[in-house]
Amino acid sequence: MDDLVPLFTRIGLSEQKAKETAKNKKLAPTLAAAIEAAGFASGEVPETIGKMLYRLASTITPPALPHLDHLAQAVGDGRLTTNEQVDAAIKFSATQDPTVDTAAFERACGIGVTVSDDEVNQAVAEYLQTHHDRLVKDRYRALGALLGGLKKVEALRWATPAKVKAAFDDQVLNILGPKDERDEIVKTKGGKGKDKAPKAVPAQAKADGAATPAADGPRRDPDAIFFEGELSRLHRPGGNPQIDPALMEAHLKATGGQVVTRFPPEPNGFLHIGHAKAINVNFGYAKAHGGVCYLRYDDTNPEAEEERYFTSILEAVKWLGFTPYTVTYSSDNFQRLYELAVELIRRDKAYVCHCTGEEIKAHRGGDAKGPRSDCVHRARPVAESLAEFQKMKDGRYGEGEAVLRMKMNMQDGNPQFWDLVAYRVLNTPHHRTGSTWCIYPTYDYTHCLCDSFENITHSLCTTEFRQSRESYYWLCDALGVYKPVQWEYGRLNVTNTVLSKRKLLQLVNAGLVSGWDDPRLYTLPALRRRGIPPQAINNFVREVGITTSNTTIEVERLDNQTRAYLDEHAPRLMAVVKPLRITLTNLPEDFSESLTVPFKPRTPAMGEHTVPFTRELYIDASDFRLEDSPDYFRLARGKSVGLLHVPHPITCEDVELDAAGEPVHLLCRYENGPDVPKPKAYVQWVAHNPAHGSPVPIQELRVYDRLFRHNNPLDKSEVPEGWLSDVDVDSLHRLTGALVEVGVWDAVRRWTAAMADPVVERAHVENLRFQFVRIGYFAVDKDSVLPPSETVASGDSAACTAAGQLVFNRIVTLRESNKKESGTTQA
Ligand SMILES: Nc1ncnc2c1ncn2[C@@H]1O[C@H](COP(=O)(O)OP(=O)(O)OP(=O)(O)O)[C@@H](O)[C@H]1O
Ligand SMILES: NC(=O)CC[C@H](N)C(=O)O
Repeated sequence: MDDLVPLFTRIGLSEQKAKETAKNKKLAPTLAAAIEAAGFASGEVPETIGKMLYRLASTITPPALPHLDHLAQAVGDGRLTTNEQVDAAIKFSATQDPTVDTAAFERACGIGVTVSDDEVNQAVAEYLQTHHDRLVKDRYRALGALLGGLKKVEALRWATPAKVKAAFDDQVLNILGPKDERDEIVKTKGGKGKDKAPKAVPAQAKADGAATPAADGPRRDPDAIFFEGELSRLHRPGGNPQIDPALMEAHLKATGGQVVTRFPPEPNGFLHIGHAKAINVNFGYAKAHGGVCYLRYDDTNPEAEEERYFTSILEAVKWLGFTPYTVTYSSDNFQRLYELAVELIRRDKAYVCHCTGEEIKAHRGGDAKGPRSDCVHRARPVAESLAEFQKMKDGRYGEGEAVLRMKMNMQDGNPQFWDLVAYRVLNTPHHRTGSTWCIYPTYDYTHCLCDSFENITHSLCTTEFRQSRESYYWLCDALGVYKPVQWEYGRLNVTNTVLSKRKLLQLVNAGLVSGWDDPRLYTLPALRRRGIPPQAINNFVREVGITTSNTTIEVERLDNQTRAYLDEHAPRLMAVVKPLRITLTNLPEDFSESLTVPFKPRTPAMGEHTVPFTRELYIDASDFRLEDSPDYFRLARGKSVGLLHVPHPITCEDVELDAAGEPVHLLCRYENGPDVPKPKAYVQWVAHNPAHGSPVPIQELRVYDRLFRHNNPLDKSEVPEGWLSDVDVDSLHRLTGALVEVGVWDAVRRWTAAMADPVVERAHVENLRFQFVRIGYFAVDKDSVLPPSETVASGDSAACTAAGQLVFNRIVTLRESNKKESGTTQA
């Protein structure tokens, strides 16, 4: 039968499958006969015909065999085109005499029946309506069974299966939205995927999808997270169903098929580390897909908005390294939103309601309050609502006397989907529109419409908006405008802090922190001021991953990302926190040697600087002990230690004490003779010789512990006295008297030279970050005074020291320390 293989490959079977089929004693002759009867003994066979002939030959039953030729002809001339039709034809023929009643045959197989797209959509909609409860309850897990059931729908019997499937998928997406964590497949012990609700992710648990930390293992593509998990299953532009296909056409024309997202903060406070996630999600998803992201100020609440928040938000977004496609304001759309509200009333989908807030709540029903109930205003005539809305706009109602409500739903149990308020009266001037309006649109009314105006493809927000999906989609459809898809991800929190604006304000007002940018806080301005590099924040957010679980991540993970970044990028300098003077007695008074030291070992690109080595110098007091012990390898009377970058060690010969018995001056010998053993330890130091570059005094070294003592200050079981009681009032240590090597000015010079406008860029001193060797990572605080640009550029270190005043923030310790230990151990 091998000679049949070429015939079988011609109908589209693979070589392998054709060989297997040729060996099948029953199937091979039937298929060969069918191909011949269909008129394809030679020549090309169209793909669908090939498939149907195979279906026919492989499923035909003995009673229908006498009709094989006739059936094959019906396939060959394109009358039988689907599996459903071939199956029906076989079934019908099995009951017939050799002579066939053609009309009856065609009726039985749906030949000549066409089902339009509208009919398909309609039938699928009716089917899903009947199974709505099951679909909503079991969500994507129900799809297999529902799709199976769809086959039995008579109206769809002769429809093209691909069209039915497409309509089904679209409508399901419309009802359920994209998959989320409720649809996750949880692996069971046996390793087999099983559908079940996901377990809550415990606080501090490593979130799913966490990337390899930057510090260990090969680095992953930081954008990989946008193509994994649920994000990988989000629709492509054009794939989100609309009530009218023309809306999608217009949308695609406007966007060119690009992904469009938006980051929509309310300008009522400073952004925090959680927003860094939102920024990464929105800007990052768009960028990874070659799309664009808007920064949209969601400014519909004039009471809470202030200019400084607008400015700070844009700065923070840019600081994190993202560029908004355009900066927009919800308020840009106030007129358009108003006109659409009038249209909504005209469509009898909104009404003016005069109930009090209490009454509205009572009508909402729920739990103990009983079922929802309509208020008297719901049924008022359209004309009356139009007139009343006009009165609202004209300022003829006071606050609370009238609201516009959307006729959404008074049956459902979804607390975010009922007759939501669209407009309220507010006699507050708006930051941008002044007193033009005395009615303002609500979030529920504004957000989806602004998304629609901006042609957003993916409206990405946090999970507390999950239940708002229905109202979001309802409003777009009710007004017949383009409808984006909303998808939610989990909020990000970190341990040992609070993020809510209200709580931060309490801390500021109580004087427990110096302001919104106090470096102990986790607002973006605070993190920036502290010197945390934006790259470390982005790496942290991406390492944690983007899932739908709300996560509280150990703040140590941010510290680790900060260290990993600074280890690579921060120039290294020597500094001493508590200077202890040393005289190298065997060197001449005016001894000075210039040592050339790289800013980072084995990294020539970071440059080098000059370190003067002189007879007088300082080490850190913590590197000397009056009482020696065999396991102590730094300096003590009679002991030697190495000075970093200096060729030979020093040995302590004598110690001068102050009145309190504390060492104030060490007399040491520079061991530059032959055969001196290598020291067991090296310490940092700074030279002290006015003629050759004095060390630079640090006005203040600010060392921070965690502001909150407990991981979860808001958790009453951890902090029964309440979160405010958890504040460590002793978490800021201001150290004075520290010294840094004069090379700090070389670093400042390199930094300012790299700035487009050094004077302006002084504002960004937090970018001046250093590793103080053996102490920690430090950034210049904005309270510093930098010398004038010309002085810095002149290279005159003494003049710089005279003109500047340096204040440093400790960004992070060098290593992860035991949490219980005081964070000051390394500085
Ligand atoms: N902790 C968080 N983690 C992730 N995303 C967040 C977090 N907080 C806010 N967002 C998201 O950032 C976007 C803009 O936030 P907006 O300032 O309007 O939120 P918010 O909920 O008022 O924030 P908060 O009250 O915490 O300051 C929204 O999409 C919001 O969902
Ligand atoms: N959908 C959203 O992203 C919500 C943004 C809105 N500004 C809020 O947090 O209230």
